[in-house]
Amino acid sequence: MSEAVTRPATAGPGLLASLDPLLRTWLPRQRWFAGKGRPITGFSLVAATELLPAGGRLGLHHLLVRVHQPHVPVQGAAPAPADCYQLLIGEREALPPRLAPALIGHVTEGPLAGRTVYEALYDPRPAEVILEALRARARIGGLRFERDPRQEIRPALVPRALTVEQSNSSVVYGDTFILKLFRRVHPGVNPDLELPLALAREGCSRVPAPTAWMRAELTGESYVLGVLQPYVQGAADGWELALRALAKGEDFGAEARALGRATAEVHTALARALPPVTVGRAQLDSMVDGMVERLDAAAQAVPALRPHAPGLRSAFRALADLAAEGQVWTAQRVHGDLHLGQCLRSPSGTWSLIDFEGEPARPPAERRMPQPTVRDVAGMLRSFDYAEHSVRPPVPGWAETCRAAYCSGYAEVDGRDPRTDPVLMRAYETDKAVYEVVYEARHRPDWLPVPLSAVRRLASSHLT
Ligand SMILES: Nc1ncnc2c1ncn2[C@@H]1O[C@H](COP(=O)(O)OP(=O)(O)O)[C@@H](O)[C@H]1O
Ligand SMILES: O=P(O)(O)O[C@H]1O[C@H](CO)[C@@H](O[C@H]2O[C@H](CO)[C@@H](O)[C@H](O)[C@H]2O)[C@H](O)[C@H]1O
Repeated sequence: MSEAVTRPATAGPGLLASLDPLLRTWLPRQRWFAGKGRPITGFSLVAATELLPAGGRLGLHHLLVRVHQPHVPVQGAAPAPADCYQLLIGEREALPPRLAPALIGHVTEGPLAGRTVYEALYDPRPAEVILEALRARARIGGLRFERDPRQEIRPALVPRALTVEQSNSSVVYGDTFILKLFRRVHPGVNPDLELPLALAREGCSRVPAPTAWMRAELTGESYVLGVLQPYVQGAADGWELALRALAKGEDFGAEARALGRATAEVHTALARALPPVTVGRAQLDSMVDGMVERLDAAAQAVPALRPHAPGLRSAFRALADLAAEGQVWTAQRVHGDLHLGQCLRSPSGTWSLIDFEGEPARPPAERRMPQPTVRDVAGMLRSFDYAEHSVRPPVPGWAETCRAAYCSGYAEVDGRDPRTDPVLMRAYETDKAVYEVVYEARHRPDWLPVPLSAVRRLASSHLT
């Protein structure tokens, strides 16, 4: 076992000031930047750590930066603190052509004047520096690189940055490991490390077990910055596979059933690791209030949602009515943002679930609250619907077959079919579709018609 490496941090005074004008243009263009559409009014430094010396052939700076923007007012809520982002900034005299897409800009003032700065994760050397630090369990300034001592990390694994659409940024090392660096970071427990660790302790093999992780230990606050986990080689995600099946006019029922089984296995293991709670009227009422508030905020933000709001509200009211009649439910820790893209199928046909961070737009504390497992089920049902509606011509009935097969698979493991609670299911599907409307309006406006078609259906579906 290697000795921990300790090196002091550089405070980086002036560093952020010199990057300021460049970050104002570059940040809003990044997919992971959550503050799109709002002007940036300033930056403040949370921490700066020099990972490779400044001014050398290649300098490397790890930064945690608060980005100040006007608040989106949320009724009744105190203004949230400015978002904190993790940046890995490389600096060179000039960028080689292969790194051109990673360019942030040319610095004209301050300690890095004359240098070219860029997104360092796309450069193999900085990516190696991070992996080496995890292997060595290094402590550099406030950064802590930690790992499961039972898992080995071989040296000299060749890094390549992932170029898929994602909310964070990932690097694959030698097709053996994948490191996800979180972009918008919050102090406290990160469920994307917490839950996979808990599942690994339960012996649940449906979720890759974290091999190593990176944290920042700052005055009184700890941030999870990244997680390294085994890479599922040759895997395809459920979204790709569903679209492929749709393109060929193929049924996806057998895969949907297997996914239902995998989801139930993960839920069962989570319930063993972190005890479920009973949800009575008071808690249910507050959950329903949350759904109604999210709907109201969404209708404010996306005018196309407004005509459907009364019908959608009725889905939430129906759930509150059941609670008022004395019905209780069970809640537990769940995935929180389950969809086809979070399911990986290995070449041998085994499904794994990834990305337990929860919905990126929700406050961190809310993401860790126990929820009825139907929450994840509803996410997957929405995903089958998304797939059907994203191909031309649509294949009527394709999603319905998948939805039924998924619930049957779930029931085979759990013993309870999620369809036996239609009021709960409709409320959670509605909540998810509302989230998706906001997500698409912000990130992919061309996709807005997909959740809006579900909204129309859910708003007018009357239970018998
Ligand atoms: N363990 C893994 N093995 C193989 N590929 C993975 C693994 N974990 C993630 N990926 C790939 O990385 C992508 C992004 O991962 P994800 O955890 O969803 O990141 P984000 O939170 O940024 O959306 C996934 O869609 C998948 O293609
Ligand atoms: O980035 P994440 O994977 O954490 O999740 C966010 O982005 C997803 C899109 O990439 C978004 O999912 C929505 O679109 C999917 C198709 O691209 C579809 O399968 C999902 O059902 C639908 O919700 C997800 O909501 C968002 O949180």
